[in-house]
Amino acid sequence: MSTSQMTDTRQTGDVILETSGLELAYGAFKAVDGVDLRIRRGTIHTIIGPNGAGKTTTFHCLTGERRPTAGRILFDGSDVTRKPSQDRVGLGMSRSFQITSLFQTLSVRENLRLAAQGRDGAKALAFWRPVGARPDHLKVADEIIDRLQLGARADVAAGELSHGQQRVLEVGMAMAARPKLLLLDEPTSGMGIDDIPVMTKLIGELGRDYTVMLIEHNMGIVMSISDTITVMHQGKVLVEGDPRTVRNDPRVRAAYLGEAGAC
Ligand SMILES: Nc1ncnc2c1ncn2[C@@H]1O[C@H](COP(=O)(O)OP(=O)(O)OP(=O)(O)O)[C@@H](O)[C@H]1O
Repeated sequence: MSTSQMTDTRQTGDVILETSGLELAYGAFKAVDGVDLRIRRGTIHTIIGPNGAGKTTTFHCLTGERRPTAGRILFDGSDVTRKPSQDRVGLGMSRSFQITSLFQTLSVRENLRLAAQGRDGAKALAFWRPVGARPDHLKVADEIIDRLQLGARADVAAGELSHGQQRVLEVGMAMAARPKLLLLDEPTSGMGIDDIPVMTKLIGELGRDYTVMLIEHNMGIVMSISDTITVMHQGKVLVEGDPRTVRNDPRVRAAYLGEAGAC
């Protein structure tokens, strides 16, 4: 994609995140090899692909955990290619926390309140402010508890939740930052079959208020909630389109069959 096209996107404002020629090479091997992505505002955009396709590496380039070896990332009009993760968070990008980053001994409500407070950064810690919970942070926490359907468990320590509920809480922690773009890395991985519908419904509903980009392996979920699906294969974009287009594309089937054949 040319630079002038990227500039046009910035002017229309329809696209919140755009990559051009994104590459991450480990020596001669390109885990991500010239990826052009365009995430439109107000959509759920899912990246799928067989094992080793480069999904996680792409995700880490977007969040700032990995530095691309070539290409550019524009987020909401800013070039963030070389910006550290915390700067991207400050601009409105939020990724789901991992269970390991939940405060296990604090209640669900306290976890969410701290995540809401964290968004205000140093301001929330200003020394002239009285110590204690700010009502606006508590309000955000309670709104999210409703969305997560964790009302009955609001005062329970995060560490006592089921695995599935902890994964739901991770998504809530990312929501508490009130981001412009929510990035979710395999939100249903490791979840029991009973918890998956709750997560599916949650992500589907998030699409009404947020722009969501996720990596997901569960095809039932991918096909039911995504507006756009990018299929990666061997570090490149293989196919992109709506669920029906992707489902019917023989190249996608061939890529997954190749994976099965290799097992
Ligand atoms: N630090 C690294 N050094 C060298 N190669 C790496 C490194 N990290 C990842 N790779 C390779 O890059 C390729 C892409 O990996 P990546 O984890 O992004 O794939 P993926 O699509 O997320 O796969 P999966 O679905 O299995 O998680 C793989 O071949 C992987 O072995």
